[in-house]
Amino acid sequence: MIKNITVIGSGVMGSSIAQAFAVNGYFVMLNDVKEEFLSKAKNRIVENLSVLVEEGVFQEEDKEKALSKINYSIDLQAAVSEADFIIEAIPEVIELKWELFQKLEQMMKPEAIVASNTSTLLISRLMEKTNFADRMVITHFFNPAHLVPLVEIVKHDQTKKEVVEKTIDLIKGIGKSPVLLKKEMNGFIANRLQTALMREAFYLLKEGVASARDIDTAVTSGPGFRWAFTGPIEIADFGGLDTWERVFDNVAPDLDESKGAPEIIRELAGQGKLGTKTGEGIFTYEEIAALEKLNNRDRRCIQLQKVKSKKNIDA
Ligand SMILES: NC(=O)c1ccc[n+]([C@@H]2O[C@H](COP(=O)([O-])OP(=O)(O)OC[C@H]3O[C@@H](n4cnc5c(N)ncnc54)[C@H](O)[C@@H]3O)[C@@H](O)[C@H]2O)c1
Repeated sequence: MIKNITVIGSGVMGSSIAQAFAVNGYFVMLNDVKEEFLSKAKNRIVENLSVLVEEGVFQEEDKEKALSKINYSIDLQAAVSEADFIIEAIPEVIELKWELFQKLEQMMKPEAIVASNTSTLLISRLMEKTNFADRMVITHFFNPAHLVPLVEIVKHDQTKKEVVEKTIDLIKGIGKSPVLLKKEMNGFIANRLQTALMREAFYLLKEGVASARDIDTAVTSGPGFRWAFTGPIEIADFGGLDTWERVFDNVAPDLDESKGAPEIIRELAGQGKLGTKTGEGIFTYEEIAALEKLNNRDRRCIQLQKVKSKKNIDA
């Protein structure tokens, strides 16, 4: 039975994943390499929970209860020794992940399940330097992980069936929507779809077809408005397959086919303009406005979640 969760890496994803488990009653150990990163994570979790209280999802006492479930440690051995399920959310650098897995192999309980939150690395590659592929999975949460329901699950050829089943049950148990990939695929499902759309969005921006704001509105007020309830495959059925046959034949030959990051992203990233975290990216953000924007994004996700669960539309 899975009771103790350890999350390694307390950044954007790790802190949010830790919170998602804690609000569902799990004991969580959050680990990072420096105390200051852990206190930053704690502040982020308090802020996230406060928004949930403001939105009426939780009472103040639920917030305190969730906070009391999370322990913080920079001692990896202490953080993983009792863990039933370990999720790593350290940076997307294969050498760092390999080094961590080699340490875990020596430190964790023999029956502990290990999950990676990698967004782009193949599980076969992750397991090249260690011998616990039989109890390894990828659980790819989406940002903000405490709010977005999707968790993509990828198994290794050697992952035991019961490990996959336990992982799916665990993820469902914290109110998430797991999707199991039938085979390894770079970018999994959701990031492939998202990247395909973003490639085209940045192409339209480069071509001067519309402003950045208008391109975003064309998504949030158009297809994105219904995507929370109807996926692209069913949308083809709804629109009529004869219509979509023509749309594909007419539009697909003109779509962007570039194989790397859009120039503007590379250029701005090279200048240290990374978006909300530095105050400037494609758009500019005042410090307060960036925090407020993040909280607003969370509030809207909470409201959408309320609509989705009330109507049981996905059932
Ligand atoms: N940010 C996203 O939107 C997103 C979404 C889905 C998946 N992911 C994936 O999740 C993982 C984490 O991404 P993030 O955005 O949270 O990164 P982040 O940079 O915000 O956080 C990473 C944290 O890991 C810590 N860390 C580094 N090495 C460590 C070690 N050896 N032991 C313990 N802690 C260590 C860092 O100090 C940092 O606090 C990556 O694999 C990323 O690809 C990110």
